[in-house]
Amino acid sequence: MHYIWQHIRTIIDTYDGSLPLAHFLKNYCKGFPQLGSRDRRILSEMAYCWYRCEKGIEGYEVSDFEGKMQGCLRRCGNMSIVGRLLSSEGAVDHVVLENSRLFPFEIPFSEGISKDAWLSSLLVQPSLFIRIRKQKTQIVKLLEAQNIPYQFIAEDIMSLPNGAKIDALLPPIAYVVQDASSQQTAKWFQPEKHERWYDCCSGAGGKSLLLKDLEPTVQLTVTDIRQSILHNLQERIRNYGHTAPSAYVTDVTDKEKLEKTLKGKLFDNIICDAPCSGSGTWARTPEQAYFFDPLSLKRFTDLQEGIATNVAQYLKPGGRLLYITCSVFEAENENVVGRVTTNTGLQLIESKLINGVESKADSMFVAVLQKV
Ligand SMILES: C[S@@+](CC[C@H](N)C(=O)[O-])C[C@H]1O[C@@H](n2cnc3c(N)ncnc32)[C@H](O)[C@@H]1O
Repeated sequence: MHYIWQHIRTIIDTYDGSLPLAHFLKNYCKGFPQLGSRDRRILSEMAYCWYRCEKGIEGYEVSDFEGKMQGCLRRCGNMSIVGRLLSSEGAVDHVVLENSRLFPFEIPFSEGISKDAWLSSLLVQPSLFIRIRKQKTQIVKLLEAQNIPYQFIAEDIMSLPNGAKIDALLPPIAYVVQDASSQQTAKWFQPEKHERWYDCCSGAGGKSLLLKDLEPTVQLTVTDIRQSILHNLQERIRNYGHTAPSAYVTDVTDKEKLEKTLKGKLFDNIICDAPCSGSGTWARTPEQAYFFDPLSLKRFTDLQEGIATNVAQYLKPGGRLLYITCSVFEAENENVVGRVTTNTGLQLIESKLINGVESKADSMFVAVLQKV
């Protein structure tokens, strides 16, 4: 396995966090076609373990790369993937990991999640979650036939082992892959028939599809700054049997462009699932925690405040703005909500941090603001 150690060394030396780790690893492995699927799995496991644990591992010389990597693998590696590497390369029996060193910044957390619990969650790979749309009994049967363990964490939210091979197994129309906490934001949607809704940062449409599944008759408008993602959203929503929403590429921080797009149209509800640090999802993308620059927070909070303030003008009287982030930081959650209420006169009805730590899910924040 000497070549594996050479490759992982190069990967860690060259990766700088500017691309998602998954993309970087895919591109890297393309350059070495001799690496088989097992090699690629091992390299991926090693890289993810490194970015989860490395900063917290104690008692190694900076230059002892292999020792440190072994410590990371022992602390949070999947033994069925990396076990052989450990036994053949010498064992490290007692690995000391100081969680507080994983994220040494003094950034206040939102109410409803503790920094300690969040730090521990970074060491564990999250589960795969699906939202069951239909054919629940059939889905259960198919999983059981393949001995894939599952757990219901709510009536239609199922947790599966990460990497479970469900694509070719389950009928595509019957389920949606969506994180458990993201699914739980639906509690605050409560759509009425034929209402006008606006999803202002729609991305690939996770929330839009959730809304359409709750109430197919809502008239939905979506915007995003990225053209390609809106195209995916429309196709996705159609594939699930709904009418595609009106979709516009718009930078919603730009008031004039927003007005040109919406032309004074008013909405019953606006979903503002704002761009954010993603700190509530870093257990899936530990490289983001590893390379996090606290100065980047200001860029996000300015963006969040600008977006939520601008779109609030398009609410009907009595209409609600659902401000959502996948961040656990107070700066992006309660503090932005506070400034948006001041800027717009909207009233804060309630807010909640959906803590996903226990269920190995993401953590998200939801605030409901109303135009009185
Ligand atoms: C958190 S993601 C949305 C995820 C999506 N709601 C879902 O559930 O799948 C935030 C989205 O905001 C978009 N965005 C970022 N800046 C924007 C801007 N200035 N105007 C409009 N959209 C923006 C990003 O392209 C991204 O798709």
